[in-house]
Formats: sequence, structure tokens, C-alpha cells
Amino acid sequence: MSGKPRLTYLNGRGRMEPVRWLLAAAGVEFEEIFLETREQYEKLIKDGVLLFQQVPMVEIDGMKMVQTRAILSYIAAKYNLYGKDLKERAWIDMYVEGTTDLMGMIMYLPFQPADTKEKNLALIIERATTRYFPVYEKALKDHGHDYLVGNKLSWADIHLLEAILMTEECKPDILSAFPLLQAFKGRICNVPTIKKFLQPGSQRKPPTDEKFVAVVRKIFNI
Ligand SMILES: N[C@@H](CCC(=O)N[C@@H](CS)C(=O)NCC(=O)O)C(=O)O
Repeated sequence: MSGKPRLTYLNGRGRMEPVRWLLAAAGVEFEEIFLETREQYEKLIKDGVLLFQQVPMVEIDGMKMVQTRAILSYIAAKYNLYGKDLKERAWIDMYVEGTTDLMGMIMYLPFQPADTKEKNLALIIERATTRYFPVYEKALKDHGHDYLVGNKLSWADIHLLEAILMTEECKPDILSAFPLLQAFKGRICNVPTIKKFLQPGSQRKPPTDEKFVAVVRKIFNI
């Protein structure tokens, strides 16, 4: 093995995308193994590689880590993106859980039946603009710094930018009533490692399409 973290998942966003974002923002190169068939997934289970028979799985520092949240907090702590003390960590956790909830709604949208999609899209837009974004807008205002927590880039900023870009894919002008989030987006997109990740040809994955939905259904029998 090269020493680089190795990510095992499907060739799409899903639950692995925040891991790709965090590693890329930390400036860490990583390798990826893409599951394309049910057989590949079953072999990993048979070989005892997946603790709970689920992916994402990330090989890092001699561990085969599963559970997205555990993977992300390990990477955040390892690369100094997890605050300077317990209180900063608690704030980062709260902000990240908020963006995780919002991104979860968006992640499931392409898997929903056509007749409920429109209703759920409207709910995502409502939740983003009335529940989640006001919190981050106020946090930036009250805090008065360029970042959500402390005066330094953290996992919370990286996760929020990912969520902003995902919600803009649902509604391009979704930030129109949030001037501080617009400025935040501009700043964080310009962090050199993130800027690189946002360029075409990076390991960032495109929005989930019908083809990817079909692969997910085939591999996980859903
Ligand atoms: N709590 C786990 C959930 C992982 C999960 O549901 N993974 C899906 C793919 S995105 C999976 O492996 N599904 C197969 C199964 O649960 O049997 C995490 O956050 O990583």
C-alpha cells in the first residue's frame, strides 16, 4: 500500500463524499476503490472487511474504518480541523450535524418516487432557508471571524461549503437572503486545497443521477 488513505465505496457521492471533501481540504492524497457489482460488496462482507457489513470503508493508519461520522472525526482530529479544545469541538460537532441533516435530505432525493420528489425538494429548500442557513449566517455575524469556529478553518466550514454547493444544485439562488454565507462561500472556495478540489478532474463526484441510483440499488439490493 502507498501509505495514502484508501477509500472503498461506489463511484458516486453518497456517504463518502464528505470524506473526500475533508481529505482534499486537508491536502491529503487518497486512493479509491469503486464497488461496481454486488459480488464485490459480498466478497468484502465474506472476507470480514466491513465491521457492520456497510460502506463507506476507509483504510487509514492501519485501520479499516467504517461509520461515516467516526471516519470524519478521525480525519478532522488528525489533520487539525477539529478545534483547539473541547468546547470548539462541541460547536464543530453541532454545526456538522446540522449540515449532515440537510445534506442527508438532499442525498435521499434521487432515490424517492417521482410523485414525492417535488414535495421533498420544496421541503429541502424550506429547511435550508428557514432552519439551517439562518443559524450559520447568525454564527458568522455574531462570531465576526472568517470561519464558523475559532479563527481557523475547521471541519465545520468544509462541511458547510459542501452543503451550500449541494443546496445550490437544488436552487441556484438559495443564498440570496444570506450575504454573510455568500461571502463565506467565496472565501472557503478560495482555500487553495479546496479550490483545487473544485476544479474539473478532481476526485469530487458529480450530483447523483439515475445511472448511479441504479448501481446503488443493484449493489445493495434495494
Ligand atoms: N451508519 C453508517 C451507515 C452506512 C450505510 O448505510 N451504508 C450503505 C451504503 S451508503 C450500506 O452499506 N448499505 C448496505 C446495508 O446497510 O446493508 C454510516 O454512517 O456509515
